[in-house]
Amino acid sequence: MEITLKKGGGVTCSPAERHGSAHSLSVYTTKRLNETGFPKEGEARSSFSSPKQIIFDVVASMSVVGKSANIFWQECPVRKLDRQKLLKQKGCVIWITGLSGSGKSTLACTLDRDLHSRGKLAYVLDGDNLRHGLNKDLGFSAEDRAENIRRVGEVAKLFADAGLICIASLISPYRKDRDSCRAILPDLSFIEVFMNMPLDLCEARDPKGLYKLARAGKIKGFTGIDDPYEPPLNCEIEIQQENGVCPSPCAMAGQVVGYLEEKGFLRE
Ligand SMILES: Nc1ncnc2c1ncn2[C@@H]1O[C@H](COP(=O)(O)OS(=O)(=O)O)[C@@H](OP(=O)(O)O)[C@H]1O
Ligand SMILES: Nc1ncnc2c1ncn2[C@@H]1O[C@H](COP(=O)(O)OP(=O)(O)O)[C@@H](O)[C@H]1O
Repeated sequence: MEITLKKGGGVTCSPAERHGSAHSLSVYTTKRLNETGFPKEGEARSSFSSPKQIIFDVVASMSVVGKSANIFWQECPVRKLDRQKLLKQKGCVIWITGLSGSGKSTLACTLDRDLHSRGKLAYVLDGDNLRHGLNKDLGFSAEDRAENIRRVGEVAKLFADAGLICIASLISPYRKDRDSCRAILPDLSFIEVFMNMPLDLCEARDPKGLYKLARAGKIKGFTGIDDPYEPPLNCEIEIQQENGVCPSPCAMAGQVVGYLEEKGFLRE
């Protein structure tokens, strides 16, 4: 383990160390550190021995994350496994991506109802809805969409950790942003569902009249018209037309439920 005390009191250590056993030491307080003395600025150690070890362990449990210095990871006694046992299911994120009008919300709601009727706890995070609150400070530039996806990914991660089947339904047009969400979730618990519907079908549906406005130049940067959509390269589930016909909402939800059953997410 190597830790370095930074100017201003922050401490650097690797993410593995931050999320490792050092966390359990966060019960030690800064007061205790003050009593015993901080290591000197710039001081780095590769191994520690008593009596200073405990001090360095405490310091190692402090992190600099983004703009926050001197923060700790607080472990709680009830774990994800305990919650999953209670709920008789496994927490995961079903990430539905696709063009506006491709059927994301329809699938999310149908799937939610289907799981509910099976006694499974799910919750829908809808892009449009989240932009009414959590993400109301964001627009549709590439940077704002990236921040939108990042925040929803973090919320979805919390829901999955709570043991829920979290259904996130967002255009999420950039592969890199979706992959970043995948990267923060435990292996296999990020299930990417691609609504692979042709643009002309989505545009013909146009339930909100947005494509019409985009074509008329009244909405700038509309996905699929004058803004990019990057389809997934390796998604877990792809929903597409068969012989030019879109599967029914129940059939789309059935495809996802089949996957969840097969992979064991619907049992503890
Ligand atoms: N410029 C532009 N491009 C795409 N979509 C737009 C735009 N402006 C507004 N809307 C409406 O916002 C909904 C998409 O929000 P998301 O949060 O899912 O978008 S993103 O993931 O950040 O790209 C989207 O909802 P859906 O139609 O359900 O996809 C639209 O209702
Ligand atoms: N499988 C389907 N079969 C027929 N119509 C559908 C299907 N899925 C969605 N639709 C219709 O297409 C339109 C767009 O669906 P929606 O779920 O709102 O898309 P998105 O959330 O991707 O914008 C809606 O009018 C919806 O009723």
